[in-house]
Amino acid sequence: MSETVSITIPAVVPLYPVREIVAFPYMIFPLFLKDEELARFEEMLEDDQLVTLVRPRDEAAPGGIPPFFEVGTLCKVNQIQHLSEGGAKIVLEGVARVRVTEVVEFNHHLQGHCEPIHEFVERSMVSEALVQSLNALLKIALSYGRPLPEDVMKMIDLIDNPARLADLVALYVNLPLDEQQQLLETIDPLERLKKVYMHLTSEVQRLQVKGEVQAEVTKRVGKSQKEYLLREQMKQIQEELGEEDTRAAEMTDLRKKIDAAGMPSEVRKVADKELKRVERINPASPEYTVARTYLDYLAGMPWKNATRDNNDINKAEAVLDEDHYNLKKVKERILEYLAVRTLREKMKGPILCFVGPPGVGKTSLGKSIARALGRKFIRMSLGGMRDEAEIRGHRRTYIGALPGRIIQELYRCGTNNPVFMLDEVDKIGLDFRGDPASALLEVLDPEQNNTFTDHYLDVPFDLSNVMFITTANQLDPVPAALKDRMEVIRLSGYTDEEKEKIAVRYLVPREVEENGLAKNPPAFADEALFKIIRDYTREAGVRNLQRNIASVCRKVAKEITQGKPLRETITPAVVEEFLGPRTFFNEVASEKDRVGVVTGLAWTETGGDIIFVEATRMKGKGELILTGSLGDVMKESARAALSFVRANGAEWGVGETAFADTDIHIHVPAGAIPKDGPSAGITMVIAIVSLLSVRPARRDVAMTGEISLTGRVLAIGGLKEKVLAARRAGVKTVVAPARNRENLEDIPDDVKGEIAFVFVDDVREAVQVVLQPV
Ligand SMILES: Nc1ncnc2c1ncn2[C@@H]1O[C@H](COP(=O)(O)OP(=O)(O)OP(=O)(O)O)[C@@H](O)[C@H]1O
Repeated sequence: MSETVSITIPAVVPLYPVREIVAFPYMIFPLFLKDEELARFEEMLEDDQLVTLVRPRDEAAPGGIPPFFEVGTLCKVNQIQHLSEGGAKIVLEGVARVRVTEVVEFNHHLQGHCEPIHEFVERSMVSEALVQSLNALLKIALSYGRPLPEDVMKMIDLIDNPARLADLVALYVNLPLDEQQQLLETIDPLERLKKVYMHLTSEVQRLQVKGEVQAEVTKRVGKSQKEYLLREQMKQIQEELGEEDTRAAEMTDLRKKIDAAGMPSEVRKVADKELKRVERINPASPEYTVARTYLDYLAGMPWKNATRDNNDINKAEAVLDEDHYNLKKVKERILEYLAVRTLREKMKGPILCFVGPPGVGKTSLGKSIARALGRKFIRMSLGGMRDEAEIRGHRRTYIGALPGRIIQELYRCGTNNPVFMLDEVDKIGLDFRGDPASALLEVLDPEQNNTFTDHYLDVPFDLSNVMFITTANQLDPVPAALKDRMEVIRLSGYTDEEKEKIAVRYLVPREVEENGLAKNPPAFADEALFKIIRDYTREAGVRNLQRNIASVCRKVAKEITQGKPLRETITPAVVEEFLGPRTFFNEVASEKDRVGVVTGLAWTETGGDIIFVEATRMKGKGELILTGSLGDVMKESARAALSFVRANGAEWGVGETAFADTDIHIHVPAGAIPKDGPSAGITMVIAIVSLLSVRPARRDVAMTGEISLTGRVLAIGGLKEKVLAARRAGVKTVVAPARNRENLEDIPDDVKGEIAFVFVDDVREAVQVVLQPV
């Protein structure tokens, strides 16, 4: 099927050149003419009111008729509307495409020989498809907001002639005049339809992008406008409250601090983000304080601040010697450790752990190490710590959250390589709030502490430059995993002589200075110091000694301010006057030998100590009663002792009948102090033998040793501590396991001079030494 669009037209039609528009058939459009143009136009028109509109080609020929495009549109003048301001609006309607074959001048007007162009449309699948697609595309274009007069829309819906449709849509698509002209000249309607379709497609694409951009812009403008308004409002409120200036100053300060902090880039990102947030929060809200405190911590952490190490080992040695008396072996090991540290720049070495009784100088050694290296010193006690958060901090979501102690201390210290002393690792606890020991492990482990992440800070902080030193009174309770990472250095107690020397060189000058006596320092007589050591203290270290010296100094200071005569020398009598009656007695020397009471030696966390094991018997059913806060191991040791005596009692005249109808009670005063360990085994055997054989035990003989069921005496720990305690108590002879003989070399010579040592393999030998003959 085919359709022909045709019209009968005169052979010669008035020709009107128009530059600004390309007229299409079916198009109704206005043409505005000035007065003189109108006059010419009207003159030219004939009765049939037809005129052919053509576009002149650009290159105008001088004089004569200008060249025109070949194809133009024959139009009918529908209306001439004179305008009040002059000129007129001519309403024209496109009627048909025409080919202008010749242009002539007639009566000063142009006339064209026009041939109608027949537009054949082959109805085919292609044309149908094109019409449908074009329609669909038009609808899309409309949905993007391209306005189209309603009547045009209706027309489009009605048109089923592709040639007409193509012309109508050509009007609708925004095309430059030249391209419009090309479309006009495309005679084949299908070809025209295709071209129009292409143009419309790119138009839709353009509209689509424009739409997206516009939507984005609107969104952004909307958001920023809203923010702007809110911020302005906030500013006004703040101004009224007089907060704006301080807040701005605070923010500038914070920014400066963050700039200067030298944070790693990922931390810097977090800080910047938080700073942005803080600027938007109302300063009166609690959230502001939380965010500010967080930023303060972030900016205040010593990300890059470090002290320069003094690597001179000789100086380190001099410092250690200056601060501490003796402790040769300990100093030697510290210096070795420092030397290795110096040689291997970034040592992932073990952590030093000082183990020893209180007051022997563990903490002050740490301070000296810091002084020797030129580092800052931090001390933190882990005693009783049960909450993991104390080490690792609370997450910021908790109200009142703060960083853990490690981060807090480093923040306060201001450098990232201090000597960090963790006191009392043996007293670290564990409960439902987590396991601080495992958190501590993370802090101390050189493999992972370079990215230690505190819950509060929430960004990693490098702890690998910190030199951690731990201290403990006893090693046993320290969790094995921690112990594994530490290099243990043991410090034992001091002898009276050593204490006296420490007092003279360090404690007295320090207390004299502290108590304002530097101008008139009293001289402490040696005997006075010994008196304090022996009669007023009973300790492995020198803490109480220092306290008593301080007390004497305070009394002297008081007398000076009261105007009393100056005490030039502190004699034993003055000590007694100031400190009152002696607090400790020589327990052993002052006691008589008794049946069933034996002196033992124990090792506690405060150093060595003497204990008395008492045994008594009464009528009963052969039971063993144990009192005195004994631990499980000690109770078992008592049972073993009793079994041994029952099995071997005959050797000392103790028959099996001795145990019949008898209860044996073993008590170890002081009853309130918990005691444990196997080393009192030998003492218990001797107490029972003494009781049952009725042979008094020598009070001035003290013993220590674990026993086996066959009576062998097994090695024990802490001999030095025990011997020092024995000496303090006035013991004359110490009975110890033969296997501990090698520990004798740790014991100072002056002590060896005062105490006799008996090393035994079998408990029977000990009985000989301790029990008096019948
Ligand atoms: N060998 C020594 N030379 C000089 N002063 C010493 C010596 N040993 C200890 N002191 C002094 O004794 C006091 C107590 O020592 P410090 O506080 O270091 O004990 P500690 O072993 O850390 O005890 P604790 O286990 O209770 O923490 C300090 O003033 C210290 O200077």
